[in-house]
Parts: sequence; C-alpha cells; structure tokens
Amino acid sequence: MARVLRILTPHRLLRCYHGTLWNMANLQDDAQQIFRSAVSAVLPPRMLQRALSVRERGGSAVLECGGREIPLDNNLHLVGFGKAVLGMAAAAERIVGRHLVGGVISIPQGMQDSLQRAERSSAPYFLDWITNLLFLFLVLCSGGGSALLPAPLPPLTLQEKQTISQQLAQRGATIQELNTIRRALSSLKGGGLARAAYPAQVVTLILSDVIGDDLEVIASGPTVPSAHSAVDCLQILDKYNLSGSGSVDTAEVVISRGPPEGPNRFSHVHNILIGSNLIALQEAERESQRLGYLPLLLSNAISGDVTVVSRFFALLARVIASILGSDPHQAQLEQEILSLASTMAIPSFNLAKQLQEVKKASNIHAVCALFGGETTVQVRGEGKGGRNQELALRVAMEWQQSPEGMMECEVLFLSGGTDGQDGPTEAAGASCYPQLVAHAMGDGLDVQGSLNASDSNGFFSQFQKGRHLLVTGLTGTNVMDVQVLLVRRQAKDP
Ligand SMILES: Nc1ncnc2c1ncn2[C@@H]1O[C@H](COP(=O)(O)OP(=O)(O)OP(=O)(O)O)[C@@H](O)[C@H]1O
Ligand SMILES: O=C(O)[C@H](O)CO
Repeated sequence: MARVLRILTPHRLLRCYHGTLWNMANLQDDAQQIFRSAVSAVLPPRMLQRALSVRERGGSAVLECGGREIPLDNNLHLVGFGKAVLGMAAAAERIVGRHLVGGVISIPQGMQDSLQRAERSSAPYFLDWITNLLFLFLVLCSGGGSALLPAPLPPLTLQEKQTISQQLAQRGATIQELNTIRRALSSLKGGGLARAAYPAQVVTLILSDVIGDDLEVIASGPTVPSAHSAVDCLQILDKYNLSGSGSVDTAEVVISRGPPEGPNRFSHVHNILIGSNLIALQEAERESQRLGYLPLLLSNAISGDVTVVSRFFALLARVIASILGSDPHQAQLEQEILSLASTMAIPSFNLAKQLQEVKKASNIHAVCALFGGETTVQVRGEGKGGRNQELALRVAMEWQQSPEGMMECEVLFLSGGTDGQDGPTEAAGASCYPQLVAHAMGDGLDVQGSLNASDSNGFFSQFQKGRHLLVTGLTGTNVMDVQVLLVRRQAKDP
C-alpha cells in the first residue's frame, strides 16, 4: 500500500497517509480545535478583558467601556442575571473589583454552592435595592436571564403571569409574541431595570444566545426599551382570545397603564454586546486559517428543522469536495444546494459568492466551512440526545444515501453547543464522516433506529467507544451552536 508523506503547510507537522486510508483523527482533531477556539473567544475572562478597563489617573479613576469614559467615585454597583453571569461577574470583579461598592446577581439554582464558596450572596429582587441608590450600575446579562428575573408588575402576581404565558403557548403564540407579553408584564424586563435605575448611569454588557443578537430579546432586555406598544400587546391577548379571565383583565390594566415610571427614558443607558455567535465564529475562522484551511464563514443564523439543515450540510460537503476534486457532478450539485439554500431563509446568506471564492482560490486543498445558530428537533422517541448530536448523525445518514462528489476528499462534520451541553446529555455535540454509517452497520449498529428513537447520544456513546462525541464540559458561556465542516483533497498516490 502506497505511503505518502505530505507537508500540509510549513507549521504543520508532517502527516503520514497510508494509501487511500486517511487519518480521520487528524480532521477530527482539527475540527475540535477550531470549535474550542470559537468557544474560547466568548469565555467570560476574555470577553470582559475586551470590553472593560479602569484607567487610574492621579487620585481618580475612570471606567473605560464601549468607547466611553465614566468617572468612578466609590459609586460602582454590579447587577447580573443569566446562566453565564457567575463567570462574567468574577471576570468583571478582577477588573473593577477595587471600585465595586456592592452587587447582586441572579443565577441558576445549581450554581448557588459555587457562590457560597466565592462568599457572594445573590438575590433575585433588585427593585427594593436598585431604586434607592443613585450610582453607576454595571449590568451583566446573558442567556437564561429571563427566567431569573421574576418581577411581575403589581397587582399582577407571578402565578397569574405564568398562567397567561402558559395559555398563550398552548394556543400557539410564537416565542416572539410570548416574550413581548412577558416584557410588558414585568417590572424589570423590557427596559424596566433601566427605568428603575434612572437617573443613575447604566452600562450593560450583553452575551447573546439568540439568532440575530436582538438586544431586546436577550434575557428579555432589562435595560433595552421595548419596541412594542401597549396596543401591540393588547392585540396579542385579543388574537389568542385571552380576554375575559381575572388574570387577563389584570394584565390588560397593567399593560394599558404603561411603564411605571412614565415615558421610556434611556439616555442614561449604554448597552454593549460583548459576546455573540459571530464573535465565536470569527475566532474559529482565524484558527482554521492557522491550521491551513481556506475558511468560509457562511452564517451565524442557521435555524430550522434538523432534517432540512442536515440535508444542507451533507450537500454542501459534496459541493465543496466536488470543487476541490474537480468532480464532474460539481455543477449539478451546486445548483441543488443553491436551490435548497433558497428555501431555508438564512438571513444575508450568499452561498453562490462564497463557493465562487473556493473555485477562484488557487492551490487550495482544504476548506473549513463555519456556521452558527440553533436547529429545532422533533423529539419522537424515548432515547437521549441533543440537536447537535442528532444533526451530526443525520448528516452521516445523508452521506450514506448520497455519497456522490466526495470520492477524492476527506470530509468531517462537527456540531456542538457552545455551553458544553447538548440536550440532557454530558456531550456538547458530535462529529461524523462519510463512511460512518457503513462502519456502524459493520459494527451491528442501527443508525436509522437510533434516529427514530431520538437516541443520537446512545448511538455516539456506543459507536467506536464514544470517539465521535464532542465532550468539553460546561464552558460557562453560551452563544448557541457552532458547526465546523472540513473538506480536504486526498493526497494523490505518487
Ligand atoms: N433525545 C433528543 N434528541 C434530540 N434532541 C433532543 C433530545 N432531547 C432534547 N433535545 C433537544 O435539546 C434541546 C434542549 O437543548 P439544551 O438542553 O442544550 O438547551 P438549550 O435549548 O440549548 O437551552 P440553553 O440555551 O439554555 O442551552 C431541546 O430543544 C430539544 O429539541
Ligand atoms: O433568557 C432568555 O430570555 C433567553 O435565554 C434568550 O436570551
């Protein structure tokens, strides 16, 4: 069997290939390294170091943030809520700690013991505290914050607010409509925290876990004015026939009354996005280039059903492979994927232009396509899994059914949750390659059966002793999911 030595790029180690058998572990190592670099860019210490600094001058100090300089005078208070806020608060404290007068953060119950160890207290009720202090507030906000800011506008009770949300959800309200009502019925969400703090200055550092990074949506935008009027909200309640019950009548009164402190005042607020899926992908782009790939940052807004998205990724690999390998199927495959992409409503997505870049690039033998977002999964079976593991397994199944175009290339697809947890499993995600299903069948595993049982984690845990699971542990951040697709032309036998 021929043995090929090939220098991929000067700083890469020599890689030995044994004939047509390629070392999949190399591609998997690269994909995992690229994924980890994406996560590293949005870890709290690195985010806060980018966003925040204190400049001491003579006896005074200035907070530098978002291009602004705000005097510090023993007046800094920290407020935070969200799944990533414990790490964000610790990172912020390392930067501004000596100027912090006090702080309150609200984080998921399971993190409480970490707080005690850090000797910090947390309490979810800010109003009776924040309105008494005319200070400078540093607000830390991340995904999961909505559930950690329970503060219904009186006289509405928390139970009544939850009942209205449940009724809206049961009657088919969209997540956008649900969140609009939740913001309107809250003392803190939808800009309530900023209104309560007025006229104290508010600097909010935001880690986005939503597609499009709409600041009003992230943790329900406690320091962001709501774009929806009372009329919009009342129309939603009316649309789903919620009028008429006691709690809804109270809700309508609260909504009609408007924000407790009168008109929206937000000139004292600076909202700054410090972490997002795009920031993570841009780091992954740099890392893939360092590893010798031509990077294609294709989208940070992938969404939709996992069955459609898996078909897209599998076809994209075949298109790129057909370009790199000068496969005769290339033109037809490109038409297919452009047609499929046009049905997926991916915002500002120009795949044709990006594929043109690959075709124009000279002497390219390896491409890294990068994506981010969140797919949706219909969980049909009793198995264990997550949307990233299911996506990877479905991509493998698509390749099993249509392998055209990939004969001359090595291909690997990886999908992972940047928070380190994919569904109720220990894995962050998984990776796959074109021959995976054939190899699994050779091991007596039933891939389709695993998918039918929604058991992607069960499959990847069994197959090759879990070697294709992506396990990072909880990362302390969350900018949704990241996908890495690597396509590399195989070395030609001499
Ligand atoms: N057996 C399964 N197979 C495939 N997907 C599953 C399975 N069980 C749950 N899921 C998916 O996992 C999703 C939950 O994922 P996860 O626990 O990572 O939370 P999340 O939606 O990412 O929220 P957060 O932003 O807080 O992480 C659900 O939306 C569901 O679609
Ligand atoms: O907390 C929330 O509202 C969601 O995680 C979106 O940020």
